[in-house]
Amino acid sequence: MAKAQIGIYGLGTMGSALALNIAEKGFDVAVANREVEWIADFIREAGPLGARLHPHEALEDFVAGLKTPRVILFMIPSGAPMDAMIAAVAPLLSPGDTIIDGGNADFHATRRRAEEMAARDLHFVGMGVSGGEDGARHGPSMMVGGSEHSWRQLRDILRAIAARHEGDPCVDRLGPDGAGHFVKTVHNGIEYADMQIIAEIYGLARFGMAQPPAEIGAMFARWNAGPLQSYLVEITAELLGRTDPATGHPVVDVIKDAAGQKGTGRWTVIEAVRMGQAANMIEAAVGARAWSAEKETRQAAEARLGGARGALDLGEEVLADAFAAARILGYAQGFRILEAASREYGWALDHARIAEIWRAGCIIRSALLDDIAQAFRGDLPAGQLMLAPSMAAQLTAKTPALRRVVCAAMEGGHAAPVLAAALGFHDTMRQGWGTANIIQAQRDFFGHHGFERLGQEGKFHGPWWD
Ligand SMILES: NC(=O)C1=CN([C@@H]2O[C@H](COP(=O)(O)OP(=O)(O)OC[C@H]3O[C@@H](n4cnc5c(N)ncnc54)[C@H](OP(=O)(O)O)[C@@H]3O)[C@@H](O)[C@H]2O)C=CC1
Ligand SMILES: O=C(CO)[C@H](O)[C@H](O)COP(=O)(O)O
Repeated sequence: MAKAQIGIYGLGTMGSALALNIAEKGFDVAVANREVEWIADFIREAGPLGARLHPHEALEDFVAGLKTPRVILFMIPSGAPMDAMIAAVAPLLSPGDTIIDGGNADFHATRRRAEEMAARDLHFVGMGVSGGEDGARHGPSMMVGGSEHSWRQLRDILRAIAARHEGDPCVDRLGPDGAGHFVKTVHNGIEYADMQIIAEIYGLARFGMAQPPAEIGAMFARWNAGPLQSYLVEITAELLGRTDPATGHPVVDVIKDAAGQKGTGRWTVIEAVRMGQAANMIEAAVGARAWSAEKETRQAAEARLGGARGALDLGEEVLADAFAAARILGYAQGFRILEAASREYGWALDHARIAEIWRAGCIIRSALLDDIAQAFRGDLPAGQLMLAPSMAAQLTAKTPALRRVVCAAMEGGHAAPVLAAALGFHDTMRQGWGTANIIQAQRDFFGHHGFERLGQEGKFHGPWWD
């Protein structure tokens, strides 16, 4: 039997879709799964593609079925399962072989695993994969972190299966060890903020402007036909128009308003804070999901504190402009975190390339990402996305709408934590003279911490210490 160019372990939602995608592009794929009964079903359901899929039940046979140097992609839950599988497979491998973790993993674990594998002359790649099941099957966006050696082994397969933006495959090696998983983590942080902004705009239209779900869906569909185009806007337009077959109600009205989260949004915030950054929009989006999960508490608070929401006089254009401004600010926060990590870990991340490989295939794909990629390739004052001429022009034009929407929402008692955070970030960062002089004076007053004086070198204390 021909040896396979790649092995995929983990035939769940993502692993099976990737295996089919790779087989369809003409590569031979060895496949294995923890529950071995599922493997035969998978091959049967693959139809003609089954000819390129080589099933194995024993890990030893799976490894032996691969061309050397070997490449094995694991699509399994991150954490302990990944460590257990590395421990099981590493003794079967030879120097130069590459293990890939294609799941959503904590990049610290990826860095540790890469170091442990390097000590055994093995290579470990942390690869962020975005696009959900459909993306994995027909063209995901992939963010690779690992050695040049692994990239040379992998790139032909990954370029063949990736989504394409005007012919450019949405995959690249972004740096060593944890770089790919970190970029995927921040991708998901931006995803959280983007999703919450859309949910907040839905809330304002629904509860402040009395619009039924289908009408709001139609608004998002109109937005998706113009510069606000994005996958998340597109799917929101579609899901708002759907009816629940069991009740005849709009399907969104039968879905409990309690959001799940698996950790990547939280990791983004934790890493941002650890590096002295503040991603307040992403933090607000993570927090909004956490608060949403406290349904009973919210119901008790509504009974005790009142849940009235006032009518809003906001037109579609104002909402659209507020969305445009907030979305730019969310991306700006994401790229600030990427820049901080790039400096801290010496990754030399190429922000333009990251924006480019997010233009198709991934969950946050949008027309805006093409503008962002161009902005990073052009003049970027102070290295800040929000100051790039094209972004600054949009913010100048559209932030008044964001301000109007946030003020109206606050006045009317509507919750819009991410839109409000976007405005707070914008207004803080555009003020050359802020209020931290008061913080410094307070710190010196109570703790003798000292402060800098304008135009003078050194550390000073206030007259309260004379
Ligand atoms: N679903 C999505 O949209 C996306 C998911 N991801 C990431 O991809 C990875 C896989 O996700 P997904 O395919 O959705 O998950 P699924 O739950 O569909 O599949 C999980 C797979 O992992 C295997 N598995 C579970 N536990 C273990 C274990 N302890 N040891 C070995 N194998 C195990 C399962 O085997 P078995 O059949 O035996 O249970 C199955 O093959 C995750 O890290 C996820 O975060 C990344 C991007 C998008
Ligand atoms: O990585 C993904 C999309 O990009 C996964 O769908 C992930 O599960 C999304 O995060 P969460 O489950 O926390 O919403």
